[in-house]
Amino acid sequence: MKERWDLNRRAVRLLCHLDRKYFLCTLFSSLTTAIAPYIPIYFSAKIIDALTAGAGGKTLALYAALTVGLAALVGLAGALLKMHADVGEAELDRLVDWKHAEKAMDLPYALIEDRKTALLRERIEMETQTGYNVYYYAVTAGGLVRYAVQIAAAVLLTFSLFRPGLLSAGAKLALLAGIVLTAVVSVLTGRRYGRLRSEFFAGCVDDNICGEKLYDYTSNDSSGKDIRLYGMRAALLQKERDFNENFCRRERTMNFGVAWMGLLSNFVTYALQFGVYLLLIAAALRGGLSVGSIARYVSSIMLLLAGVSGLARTIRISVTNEEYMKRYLDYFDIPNPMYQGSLSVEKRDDDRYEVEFRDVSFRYPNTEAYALRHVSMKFRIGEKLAVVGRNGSGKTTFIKLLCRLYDPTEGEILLNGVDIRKYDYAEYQALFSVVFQDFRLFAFSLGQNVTAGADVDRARAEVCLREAGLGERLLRMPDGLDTMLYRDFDPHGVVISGGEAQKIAIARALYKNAPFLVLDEPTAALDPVSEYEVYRKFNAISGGKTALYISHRLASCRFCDEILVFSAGSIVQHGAHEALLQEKNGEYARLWHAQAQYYDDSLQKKNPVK
Ligand SMILES: Nc1ncnc2c1ncn2[C@@H]1O[C@H](COP(=O)(O)OP(=O)(O)OP(=O)(O)O)[C@@H](O)[C@H]1O
Repeated sequence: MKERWDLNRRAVRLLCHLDRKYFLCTLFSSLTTAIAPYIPIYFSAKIIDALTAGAGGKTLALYAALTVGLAALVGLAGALLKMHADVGEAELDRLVDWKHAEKAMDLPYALIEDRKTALLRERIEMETQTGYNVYYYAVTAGGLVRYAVQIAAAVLLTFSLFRPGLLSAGAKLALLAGIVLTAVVSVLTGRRYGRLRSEFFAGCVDDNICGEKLYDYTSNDSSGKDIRLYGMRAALLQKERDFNENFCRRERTMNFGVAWMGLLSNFVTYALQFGVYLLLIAAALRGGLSVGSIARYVSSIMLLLAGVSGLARTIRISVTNEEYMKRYLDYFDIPNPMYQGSLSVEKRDDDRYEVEFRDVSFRYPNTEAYALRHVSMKFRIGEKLAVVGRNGSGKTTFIKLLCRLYDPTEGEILLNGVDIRKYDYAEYQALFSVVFQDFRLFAFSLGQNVTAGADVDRARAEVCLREAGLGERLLRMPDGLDTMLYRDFDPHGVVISGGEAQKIAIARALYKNAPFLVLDEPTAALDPVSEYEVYRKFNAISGGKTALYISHRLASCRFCDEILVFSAGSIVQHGAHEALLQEKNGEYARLWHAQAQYYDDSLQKKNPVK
């Protein structure tokens, strides 16, 4: 109970923190909705009774004016409040989306690909789209006020019916039983409804993620090429059909259940209405009721029943929303252990940092196989290091651990003799400029892509672009650094080639000007001249920085001081190019000769490629 109290208190506090005005507008708008129907009920009865009593035109006109005037006043206030509440709700929606985006970027990187986290996030998003949200607390509060007022007003208008002599004791009991029955049916149908929805979301969330991925495949331009050229249309449509079938089957089950619930509560409502009519007709036949009061009692009893049902339903839905809110807060409470360190990274003018991997092993989350095994090495500071090895040997994983996208499963990584987990995360990551193989540019301006932010130091951005080999292309950009890349946000954006994108990514790394420069296959998409230029300028580009360079083009490793050779997750050799070549049976010599023969005609003739 305490847990539920704490949860709800926190959610309401969160809502008030997000938008207090919305909360109040929703509350008072519900109040006007509750009051509005009683104005005509009350005054219509007065008018009918005045008419039957032969009252004068003045009295009747006064009643009519009061009916219309009060209804208009309450209606106008309600409309204004509702308008503010609707605007507030739309703004809250945006704010919640914004919070989701912020949270997604604050999650530990390892959790981005974690299935459990993805399912939790997807479920929250699905439920949010169907109406559950933090602002449901305001709707609930509004609902409680509305139905409480509705019930109170209906009780006031109905109370006189319980005067002695109007209804028999049995009739009074039957009326009370009807009210209790309405509440019970509403609670039961509401609970069933909540369970049906919960089962639906739990069963569909997985398919929904797959469906979204599939939609992305079918509509994005890079997969579009493969789909067309490899005739993958049928296979993708089949998958889409499978996901849709499951989704529709579950939706059908839920909707059938909901329809049955609706039918049951309608049946009970109509049966009760019929009972109310019978009771009142009996009372009227006994002669104790005026014509006006019959109309008033019928309407107010109906509103009383609707109020009881609405109150029970609101309480029930608020319980389902509470379950949603628990998931929501659980997601937003996921801690980021990466942020635990608080040590400041020593600022060194000479950029002389020392990194050591000490018996590091690593498994990706939720996998059995080790991607790295007992890796121990020290950087020779300020030097150029090449990392080579066959596909899947652990090179990129090594870099990801180095810049702390993941923490080692075993062993430790030290910066200047201190475990990197002890450092402030942002400060530690500021030490690295990395261009990953699967780097990503964004549909922002060229300048923003280079500076990775809103503030663009234009002169420095241009220097970095020229150093990365994009100088000539920059001159042809229609708006220079302000040219928008891609067409996602701007129909006039410039679509750049893969090699040009890689150069911009290199320029971004140079602009960051961090002490460690890490390039993972930096020239894979470059033409031979650009590739040559990157190698030629590599020393100048990296300056006094510690540079790590992953490449499958072994000729490019020659200019590095030290080469690390990875095989099956371990460093099997390290040393300078010439020394490594001397180890005839070593992995490096094997990789080198396998590649060299494609460039050497004499080797090709001796050992033709089959
Ligand atoms: N996100 C991940 N989740 C699970 N396993 C992964 C993940 N990324 C890589 N692996 C696995 O870790 C191993 C090492 O991958 P890594 O990307 O480090 O290799 P690599 O040497 O950089 O390969 P390549 O030369 O092809 O780029 C591979 O077996 C790969 O399947």
